[in-house]
Amino acid sequence: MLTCRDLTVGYGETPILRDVDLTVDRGEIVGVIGKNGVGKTTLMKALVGLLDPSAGSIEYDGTDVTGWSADERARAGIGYIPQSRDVFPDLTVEQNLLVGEAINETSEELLYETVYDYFPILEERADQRAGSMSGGEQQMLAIARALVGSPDLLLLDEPSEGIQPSIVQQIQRDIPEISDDLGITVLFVEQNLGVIEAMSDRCYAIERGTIVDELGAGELTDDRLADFLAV
Ligand SMILES: Nc1ncnc2c1ncn2[C@@H]1O[C@H](COP(=O)(O)OP(=O)(O)OP(=O)(O)O)[C@@H](O)[C@H]1O
Repeated sequence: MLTCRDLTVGYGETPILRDVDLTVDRGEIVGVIGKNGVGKTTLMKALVGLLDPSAGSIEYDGTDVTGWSADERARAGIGYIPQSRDVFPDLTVEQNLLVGEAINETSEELLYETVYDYFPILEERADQRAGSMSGGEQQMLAIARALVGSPDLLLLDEPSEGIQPSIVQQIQRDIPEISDDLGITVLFVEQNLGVIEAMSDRCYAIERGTIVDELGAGELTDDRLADFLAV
């Protein structure tokens, strides 16, 4: 469903990611592990169209989307939940969801009832200003806002960062269930070993801007994963 070949991308003249090759098959949940500053967010931004690669290609659902804008990719079914979550703080929960739904041109399947089933707290707080919710609640809203856009591929940047453990547990349970129920493919970057073990079918490891390893389901253990976070 997603294939990156020889992707090189950075800021200005400085490449941050070099020659990244990565694939995600339809229906998979694939993790990317790497310590602070290795280029995880840079990878996400390149995939969603917020950064132009200086070399390499990105293929999505059989089409080369390397030159496509972020808006075109979103409309083609790539949903993105940035590390900063970026909910609109002055809008209510429901208004945030309406903004997410505006991207959904193709389907009526995923409306509020579906996301409220997964995240009942959002229904309870439908009229609350998003900016007054906790980090974890905002993360649930950011996920829900992406889901009402009816994505085929969901890109998640460090979903557990800065979130209370109970909500991390909920998110790591919900994402695989949502992926299964709604047929959504997921690529996420993380540093939290428990989240990677709980959510991933397999996992790539990045060091200094390059993919250095790929771990299959049976290899997703603390011992193996912790090597890639070692200082
Ligand atoms: N806008 C920018 N301009 C220049 N350099 C940047 C910019 N954003 C990030 N960088 C640099 O690119 C490198 C990779 O950053 P990136 O945010 O992709 O890492 P990361 O793996 O997501 O880190 P973290 O886990 O801390 O979020 C870092 O050295 C960072 O300083």
